[in-house]
Amino acid sequence: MSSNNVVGFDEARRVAIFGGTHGNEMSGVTLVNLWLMNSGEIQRRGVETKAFITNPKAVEKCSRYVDTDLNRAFTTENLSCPSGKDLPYEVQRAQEINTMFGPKGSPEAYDVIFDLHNTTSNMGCTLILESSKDHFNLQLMNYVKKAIAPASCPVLLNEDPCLKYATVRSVAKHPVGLEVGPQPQGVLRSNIFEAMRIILKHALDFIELFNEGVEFPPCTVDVFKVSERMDYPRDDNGNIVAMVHPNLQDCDWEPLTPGDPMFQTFDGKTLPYEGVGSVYPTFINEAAYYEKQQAFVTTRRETLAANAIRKV
Ligand SMILES: CC(=O)N[C@@H](CC(=O)O)C(=O)O
Ligand SMILES: [Zn+2]
Repeated sequence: MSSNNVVGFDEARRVAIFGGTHGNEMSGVTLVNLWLMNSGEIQRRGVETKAFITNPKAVEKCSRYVDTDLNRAFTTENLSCPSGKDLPYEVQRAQEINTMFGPKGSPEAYDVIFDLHNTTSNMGCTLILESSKDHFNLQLMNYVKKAIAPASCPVLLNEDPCLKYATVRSVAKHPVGLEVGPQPQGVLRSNIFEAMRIILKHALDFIELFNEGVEFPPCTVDVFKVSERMDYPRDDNGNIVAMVHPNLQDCDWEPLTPGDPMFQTFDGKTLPYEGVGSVYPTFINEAAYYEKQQAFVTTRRETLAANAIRKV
């Protein structure tokens, strides 16, 4: 009856799991290295899953990147410019990855790419969605959320063209970011490692079921949509003059209402949030974002509707 509204997708036969996009985010680096040695855990009937270290030089140095952030490098300019040894390492790497797993935006591209990240902020397990119109990914994320309940797994929607960036995973037809924290850079924490592993297990189970022909009924997915990047307060020389306020630190996904403490200056003054309406901050005090002039991002809650899906 409702089958008129079922959206058909091709089988997701080619799937990749990326780790080491940032070389100091150890859960993804370690899981992918494990799966490169023994891929039994990530294989499913009717799916070919490839584990892959995207930035081996950064992993070697245990740094976020060597020349430039690989997870910002997948722009059309970078991917189409003439290749050469004089290009920044990550731009060369982006071109190689685009050839292996893309080309980005083409029918030959991989079906699904999971890209594994860690954050120093207290975000828990977060799935990152790049398009509210990707009904395959909405269904996948709904499945994962249900599968891990009562544990929670918020979905961060990053689709505003002014705020989004050219990610490694954007090479795939269905890009899925997985961000798990808190975990310091260069450190492995068992709870974070296991949480990431379990999310991937369920996501791969979903793909297996989908490829077997299971129809997933319409559903809704609550998401947190990125709305604004918040910088630290700075002096005229650009130096930071305040820290994340203790009341905000570690309170990712909790409402921040006008008047609530946001920053604390070095001489102890509280600077309140002065925006309009409640927002849900996340990536609070992420170490890698100091260089990006970002103390946290604000998000707003939305409920997205996903159509029924089935393989064609
Ligand atoms: C802490 C960190 O690296 N976060 C990721 C988020 C993402 O994958 O979209 C990044 O900024 O690239
Ligand atoms: Zn990262």
